[in-house]
Amino acid sequence: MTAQRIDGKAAAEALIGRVTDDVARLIRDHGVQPGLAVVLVGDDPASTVYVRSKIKRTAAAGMRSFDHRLPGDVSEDDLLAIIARLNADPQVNGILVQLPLPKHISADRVINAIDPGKDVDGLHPVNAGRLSAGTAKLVPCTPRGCVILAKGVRGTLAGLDAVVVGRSAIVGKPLAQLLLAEDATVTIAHSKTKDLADVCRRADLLFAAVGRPEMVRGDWVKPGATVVDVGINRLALPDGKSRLIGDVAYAEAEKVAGAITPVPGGVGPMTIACLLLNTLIAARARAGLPEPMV
Ligand SMILES: Nc1nc(=O)c2c([nH]1)NC[C@@H]1CN(c3ccc(C(=O)N[C@@H](CCC(=O)O)C(=O)O)cc3)C=[N+]21
Repeated sequence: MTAQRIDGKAAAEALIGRVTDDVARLIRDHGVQPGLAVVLVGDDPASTVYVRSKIKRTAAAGMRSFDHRLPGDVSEDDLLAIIARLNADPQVNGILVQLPLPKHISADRVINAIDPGKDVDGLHPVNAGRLSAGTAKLVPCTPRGCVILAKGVRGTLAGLDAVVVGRSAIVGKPLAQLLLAEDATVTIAHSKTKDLADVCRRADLLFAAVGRPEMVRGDWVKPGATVVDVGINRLALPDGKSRLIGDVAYAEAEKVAGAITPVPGGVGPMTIACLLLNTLIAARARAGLPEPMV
């Protein structure tokens, strides 16, 4: 038996469709057009591609898009000054600073400078704290996308054994919090975890977010498990082109899993859809309106 291939692209299109409808209602009934500012420092080719795609999607959903491209040697003070302007701009509801930042800039200081109400990445300590308190509005986009995909397959996650491999602030930790809020039994595993393969084999829901190509092998997967691959590793090919591969050895895992996300076409598209959702949530909150019913 071959696992169901989870279509993240289709799920993202569906979510973006619902967000787009709600944006149109917001403009029509309240005269509010959500706006997203994306800040890119430097000219890393992969980051440039993602940022371009985010800007295109934002506009297609009926939102305003503000594009700030800064040279790789911009000073931290200049970047902080731009954040301060975006914080004060009423047309800007969401601010995303593309990570990673160059070494001479403290990502911590930059994230701390973003108005928590505009922090559509959900990385500000206030939003991270709210997530752990169970009162979050803006939660990190990739984890939110992972949970939506898992619920799409399983319906409820209550009582399921979830294993998250990876403990980053942007994926692993917030993902564990979201799964806990769904009443899953959550384990966070990482590079120092003993008997990692055995831990993974206990998972009804296995999330791989380590950034190591094909680290999770087929025999780490419990038969019938739902596998969500967060890894996006760009592998250079001899012909100068590149190929994206995940953190899961897909060809092996699909023989064992019940359902599995591909790379590309899995979690990646959901990340962008959730960014638009967060921008909508921020704009509605700013206007004193309840959360969208998307
Ligand atoms: N502050 C911040 N927030 C982020 O959310 C953030 C970031 N920084 N830095 C970089 C990573 C990466 N990221 C992706 C989003 C979508 C795809 C995506 O749509 N990928 C497509 C393929 C795209 C391709 O072919 O290159 C897919 O998986 O199907 C990938 C990667 C967001 N990130």
